[in-house]
Amino acid sequence: MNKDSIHNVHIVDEKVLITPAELKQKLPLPQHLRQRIEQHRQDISSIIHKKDSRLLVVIGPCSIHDIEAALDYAKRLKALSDELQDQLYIVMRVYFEKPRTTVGWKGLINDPKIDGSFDVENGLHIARKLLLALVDMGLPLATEALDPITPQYLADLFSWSAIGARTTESQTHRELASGLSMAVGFKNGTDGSLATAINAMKAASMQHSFIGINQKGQVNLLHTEGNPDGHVILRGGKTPNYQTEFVQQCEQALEKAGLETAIMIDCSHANSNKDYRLQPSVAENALQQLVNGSRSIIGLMLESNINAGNQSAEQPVNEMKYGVSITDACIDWETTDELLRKIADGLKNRVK
Ligand SMILES: O=C[C@H](O)[C@H](O)COP(=O)(O)O
Ligand SMILES: C=C(OP(=O)(O)O)C(=O)O
Repeated sequence: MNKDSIHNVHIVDEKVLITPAELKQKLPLPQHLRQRIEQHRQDISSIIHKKDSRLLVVIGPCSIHDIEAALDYAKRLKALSDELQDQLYIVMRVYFEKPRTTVGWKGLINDPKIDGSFDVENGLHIARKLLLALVDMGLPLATEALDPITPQYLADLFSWSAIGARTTESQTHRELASGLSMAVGFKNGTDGSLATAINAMKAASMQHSFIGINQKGQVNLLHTEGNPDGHVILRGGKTPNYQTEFVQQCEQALEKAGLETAIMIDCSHANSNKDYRLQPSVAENALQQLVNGSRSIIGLMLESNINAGNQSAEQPVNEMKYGVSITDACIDWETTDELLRKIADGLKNRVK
């Protein structure tokens, strides 16, 4: 690395990583799974555009840190999803990248060993291997698109993405969303700003030209055509915004902007005041809105894990409790199972 008084002043080290093409050669997507992902993406697009009346449910751990627990969770979710498929279209949260308010563990790709060793190359391998196993189980997968480069390594395996509350206003993320090959939900800003999400959805639906990388890892100029499958995710701000008045406000703002009136309610984050025990009551409120005839709510997001709550990421991995989040607190599997059954059941009474 060239380091002198004007170059790389604050860079300590650099390392060349495997290219996206090389990683995909090692861990390829088999043809039959490719068709499955195409189908999942189409199904989600149909829900967003109201051609499929099922409720999209993006659910799973706040972040993935333990592969065995992720597979265990996925097995349970897949069985439940098969049972409830007439009412719910369940997509598993497989979040590998965490945006932090200040600092903290940034996710499995950045630091797979959770010990500050930052073995990103290994993180990319572990992530891709897990995604392949999960797609093979038959689950559609969701993530937050945070780093603008990692989608080249992994995006072929996802069927839905979010742009998070901390990045919805960022041009880089709007450009990225305009080129992603799947539906993208835009969270409102952390301050509750709805305009941030609506502007993002509008911007991402349009063409962009920006710098990125290609499969060979070369720096490229990318031209995108815009993403037609955007939607807003209400996640609360200073106060929650899942209630009818906010949903209707959002619906009107989307209509005014000439955008699809597609809204997902995030039952976690500021909508639950970051108290995981409140997630079910937010989901039940959204269910009531649906039963009363809301057509703009197309989905729910829930943070769920095998066991409830969360634990510190700053402890030895072998002392961590199994199936407990090391980022945001989650509802446990029993609560998840009961809640999803209740929602599916409640949707049978929906005014058609
Ligand atoms: O969903 C996860 C968190 O809310 C987000 O990554 C911010 O986390 P932090 O406030 O603990 O940094
Ligand atoms: C970070 C997340 O949410 P938000 O961007 O709403 O804080 C998340 O869903 O993991």
